[in-house]
Amino acid sequence: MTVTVHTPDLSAYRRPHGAARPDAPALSVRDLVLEYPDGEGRTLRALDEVSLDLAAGTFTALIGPSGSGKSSLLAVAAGLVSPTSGTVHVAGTELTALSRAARTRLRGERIGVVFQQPNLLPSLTAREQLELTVRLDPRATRADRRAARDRAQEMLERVDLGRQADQRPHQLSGGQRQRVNIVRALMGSPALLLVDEPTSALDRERSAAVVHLLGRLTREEGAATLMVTHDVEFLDAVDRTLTMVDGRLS
Ligand SMILES: Nc1ncnc2c1ncn2[C@@H]1O[C@H](COP(=O)(O)OP(=O)(O)OP(=O)(O)O)[C@@H](O)[C@H]1O
Repeated sequence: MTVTVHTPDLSAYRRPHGAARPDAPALSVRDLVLEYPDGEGRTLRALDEVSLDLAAGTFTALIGPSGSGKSSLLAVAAGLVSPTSGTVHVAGTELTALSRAARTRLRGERIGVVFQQPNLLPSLTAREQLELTVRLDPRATRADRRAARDRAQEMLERVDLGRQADQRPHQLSGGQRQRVNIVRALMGSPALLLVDEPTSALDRERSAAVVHLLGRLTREEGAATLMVTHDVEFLDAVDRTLTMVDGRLS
């Protein structure tokens, strides 16, 4: 099996938000269209003229029926899927104008992604999961590694996992694993945090805790967080709720 690890520019650790334009929204989407072939010679429009701005330090929920386009919007905003037309800017940089390699670099520097299931590596401790990107970067100096270790410990303490820093995923509960997953995505101080169904594997109490934690970290870190969710009961924790129906936002 081949494992490809994309290492970000270490400047993301040394100077958070780097050369980002301070006045630019963390995410700016304009007239986004994403079409897929439907297998019968026609096209299916997953995103239909979507426009959206997210400001730094705000927490936004994205809800809507199954198949309405929520994951598609997250994938395009993360630079994982190229739209049919329209533009995406992340912290002032036009993601949709970049080469694939430059898009991957921008993702490493400015975007954090949290998937449904915490995809943690079984053999690494909680702190090592957070340090991994820097540890794997051949350009990292000893000072970079030390800074990453300090930030990893600090981030774990901020989510009440300071005492679990040396534990491996199988020694953690589902809620603790999801907290490690979230702070790992914030390690490089991203401008934009994209979160896909973070509570799907958790019970009600732990789901509420994870959503409120995301709200707190969003404000503390100054990231813009966009969270796809089915859990409408926790929407009191977000600043804004967007609804997607048939590829359109309302
Ligand atoms: N790779 C693909 N190829 C073809 N069609 C796709 C592809 N990915 C998604 N679609 C279609 O695009 C539409 C939007 O899908 P998307 O996964 O974005 O919806 P969603 O709102 O996230 O759904 P869910 O809540 O069920 O996860 C759906 O009709 C889906 O079938």
